[in-house]
Amino acid sequence: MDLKITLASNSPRRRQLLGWLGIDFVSRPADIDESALPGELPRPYVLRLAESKARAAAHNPSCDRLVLAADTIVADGNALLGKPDGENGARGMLNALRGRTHQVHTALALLEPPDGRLLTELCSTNVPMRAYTDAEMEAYIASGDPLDKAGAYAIQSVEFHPVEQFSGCYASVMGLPMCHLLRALRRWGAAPDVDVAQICRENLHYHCPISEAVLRGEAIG
Ligand SMILES: Cc1cn([C@H]2C[C@H](O)[C@@H](COP(=O)(O)OP(=O)(O)OP(=O)(O)O)O2)c(=O)[nH]c1=O
Repeated sequence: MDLKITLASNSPRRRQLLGWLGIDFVSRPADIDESALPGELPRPYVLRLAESKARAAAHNPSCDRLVLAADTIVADGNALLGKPDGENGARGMLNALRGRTHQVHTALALLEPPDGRLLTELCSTNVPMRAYTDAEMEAYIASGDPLDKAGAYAIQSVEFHPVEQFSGCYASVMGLPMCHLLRALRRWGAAPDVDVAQICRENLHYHCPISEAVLRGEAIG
């Protein structure tokens, strides 16, 4: 199958990660209401949003490719931490997450337009945050980087480097779990033949235990 994807996303990180997989794609951001339903838990929330983004993009009459959408949320217990609503919001989130482990959930949805076959994937990752100082936190907030990131931080921020002793899926925290995407594409019969462990090492400078386990033929969660 000749794989061509419409990426229903405005996220530069998702475009970058999909590009590393060598997949032919066009970007068509989907504008949806991202409010949580009353009492909605993190995993159902991201799955619902990824599917909604995919459906919104697939209903565009010009969409004739397989649609990929994703959603990422930072979860502190059952509390959902999306993008902060300004500097004070970012300060509150970074204070709450400092020196503790929380979870990041990323859901993927693959949809045949406009309402065909749907596949979803969910990747949940523990993220241990280092005990950054107030001064480091304020400098990071002043950089503006937190504002378009769930939980007000970027694991990939070299200067702030908020995460330490991490052993989960780095790409998932950045917005697109590559092993999970490949698993879904394999079920679709359309996965490119790529070495995700090598992609993580070369581009993220991360020796990913998950992608290395996949290479050994072990299942992912
Ligand atoms: C936790 C974390 C999130 N993020 C980003 C990934 C996502 O872009 C963003 C979470 O917001 P999302 O709503 O998942 O995505 P988005 O609005 O950026 O893009 P779109 O809906 O158009 O696909 O936070 C990082 O880049 N690094 C991190 O460490």
